[in-house]
Amino acid sequence: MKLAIEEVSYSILDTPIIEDISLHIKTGQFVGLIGPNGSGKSTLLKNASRILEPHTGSVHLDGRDLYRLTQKQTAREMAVVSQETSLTFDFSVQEMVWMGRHPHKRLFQGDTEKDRRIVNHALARVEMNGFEERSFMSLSGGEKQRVLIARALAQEANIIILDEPTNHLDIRHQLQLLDLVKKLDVTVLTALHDINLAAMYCDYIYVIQNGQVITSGTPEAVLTTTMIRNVFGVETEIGIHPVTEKTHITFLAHI
Ligand SMILES: Nc1ncnc2c1ncn2[C@@H]1O[C@H](COP(=O)(O)OP(=O)(O)OP(=O)(O)O)[C@@H](O)[C@H]1O
Repeated sequence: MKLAIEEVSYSILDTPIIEDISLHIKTGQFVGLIGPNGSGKSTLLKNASRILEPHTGSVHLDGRDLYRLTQKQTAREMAVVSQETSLTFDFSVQEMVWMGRHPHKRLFQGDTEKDRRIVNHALARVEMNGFEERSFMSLSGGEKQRVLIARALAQEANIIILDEPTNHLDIRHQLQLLDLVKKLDVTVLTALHDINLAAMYCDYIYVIQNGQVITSGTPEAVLTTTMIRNVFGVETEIGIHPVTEKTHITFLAHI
């Protein structure tokens, strides 16, 4: 599934938050957004996933205008894992993941054996089976994050949009989650703070600063000492890791 974001801008109270951003994401690509705090990554992801409607510009899914699809059509195609899951009522872990099946159901259609299998499999893939009856709100931040990923898996969407999916996760679960998402063979757009993880997993990276894309390309092309100094104000040493053969960044603390 292809995602085309064309010249999208979004303002809050006349203050531009993102300006003229264009992203072109090919089917099956794993694309990362990196940039400092407040640069506009979450706002862009919300514009790309129908949480906030862009003030100008357009978002197309395989050539179809996102805003002309029904909510249900969108949910069959696109899953969103965001940090802000505000719930009015508490739900059990199982209920949270079942929600991922709703876009696939007709009105009043009951749950099927297939739904049950998909939900159980999704929970197992994020190692949250055994937590089915627990209240979602009682989970730790990392456990919540894994349940939200399970819900996205149960949704069986062709594109997944993630906002800082590794937040709250310990290192094993960070790697497990990104491995899992990478292996799904779907199109992925994700904001990531950890630039080394972005280098390991992304096919393509967009760097956002002050609400604009300032550069984009493969991790090897984009992740340079000059870019990181200019955008993040941090000195680095960058090389190719001998084992992973991926770009590896060593951050040089001011000590
Ligand atoms: N509702 C709002 N009212 C006012 N300003 C807002 C609002 N929502 C976001 N902003 C501002 O928009 C800018 C971009 O925020 P956004 O959350 O998109 O950045 P981000 O790159 O995702 O940041 P972070 O890395 O810290 O998560 C920030 O300066 C933020 O304070």
